[in-house]
Amino acid sequence: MTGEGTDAATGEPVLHLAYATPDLAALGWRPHFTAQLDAEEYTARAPVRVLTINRSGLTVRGAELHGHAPPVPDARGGPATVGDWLLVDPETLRPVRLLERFSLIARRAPGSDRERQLIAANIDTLFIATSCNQDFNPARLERYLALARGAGVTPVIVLTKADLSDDAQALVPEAEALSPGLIVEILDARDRTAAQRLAPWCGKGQTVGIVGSSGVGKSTLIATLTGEALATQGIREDDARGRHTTTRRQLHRLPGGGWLLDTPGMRELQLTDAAEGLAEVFADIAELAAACRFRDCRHRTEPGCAVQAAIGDGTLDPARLARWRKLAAEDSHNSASLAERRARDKQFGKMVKRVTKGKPNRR
Ligand SMILES: Nc1nc2c(ncn2[C@@H]2O[C@H](COP(=O)(O)OP(=O)(O)OP(=O)(O)O)[C@@H](O)[C@H]2O)c(=O)[nH]1
Ligand SMILES: [Zn+2]
Repeated sequence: MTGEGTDAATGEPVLHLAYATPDLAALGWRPHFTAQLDAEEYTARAPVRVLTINRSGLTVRGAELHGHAPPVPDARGGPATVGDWLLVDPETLRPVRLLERFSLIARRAPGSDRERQLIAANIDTLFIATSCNQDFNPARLERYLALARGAGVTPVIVLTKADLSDDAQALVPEAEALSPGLIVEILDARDRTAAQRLAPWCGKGQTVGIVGSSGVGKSTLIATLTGEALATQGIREDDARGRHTTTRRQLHRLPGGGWLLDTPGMRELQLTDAAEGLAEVFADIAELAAACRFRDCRHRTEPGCAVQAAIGDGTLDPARLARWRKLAAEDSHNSASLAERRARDKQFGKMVKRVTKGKPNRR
């Protein structure tokens, strides 16, 4: 990993082979990450991807390296989550730097108004699973869609249990109508041909996540996509005391060369800082709102309200407007709490600076 090389013309260190190996690309490495490295990092550091996180540490994997890194990465750039890329010391696997992500899924930490919990990083596609027979719920889907768009991840709606409902196909246009350009696939999650339908998002170096309510068929779909039996999805690992414990695998290898992420945190997601995602999912309402007479129109009883006009002439479903209001309110509540905390942290930082002012080793 630590080979050297210089460009004959410039004398500059050149990209070490390790950064261009098919192995690294297969793990999801791409130019976005190469562009972040400086010359020293090219030669003295190794990139690894975080596969699992638990109390005993991180499981990481690079082109020629894999193993356990310390539990709390003191890497520059902040704490890591599953799917992250870290630069490590190749000898010790100690994380040195967390690379900037191209996507990040986070949620409001359970039981807290203020904490943000990182769920997954560097995901390309989010499979939003919902079943055709009972679970189909536009409000829930919009919530997931806003989350995906806000995180920078491409959403794909996967309607499962197509075999259990006679008019399953009718749900496809209904789902497609939820957001402009939305991709919807309908399938029987137990059927191997399902894996082929989803292959475009499961190719080499691609990472997909999967969300959806309990019982919609996530585990079934994972088994079908990975080709593994359901029972083997847990893996036996040595814990800190050397005992075997069964933990759920978090990043699954897909036969097409992709990675499928399944963490417990992904199973119950809330909106945090998803304002951008909301605007994209509800682009139709945003567009209407732009035509309202008043810029701060609340779309209730104001004169010249284009949103109410669209409801009046039947082009906008009032239920969709109601769902948008609810999500927007939830999001602004969560974002406000976070902003409050950040402001407080900033105050604290200033105080620390004041206290340490004049001390010799202050940066
Ligand atoms: N007929 C039919 N059954 C399905 C399909 N997908 C899942 N099932 C069944 O539905 C049940 C629940 O599926 P799971 O895969 O465990 O659902 P899950 O989303 O992982 O549920 P949690 O683990 O609770 O989050 C199982 O009995 C599956 O066999 C499908 O497409 N068609
Ligand atoms: Zn209005």
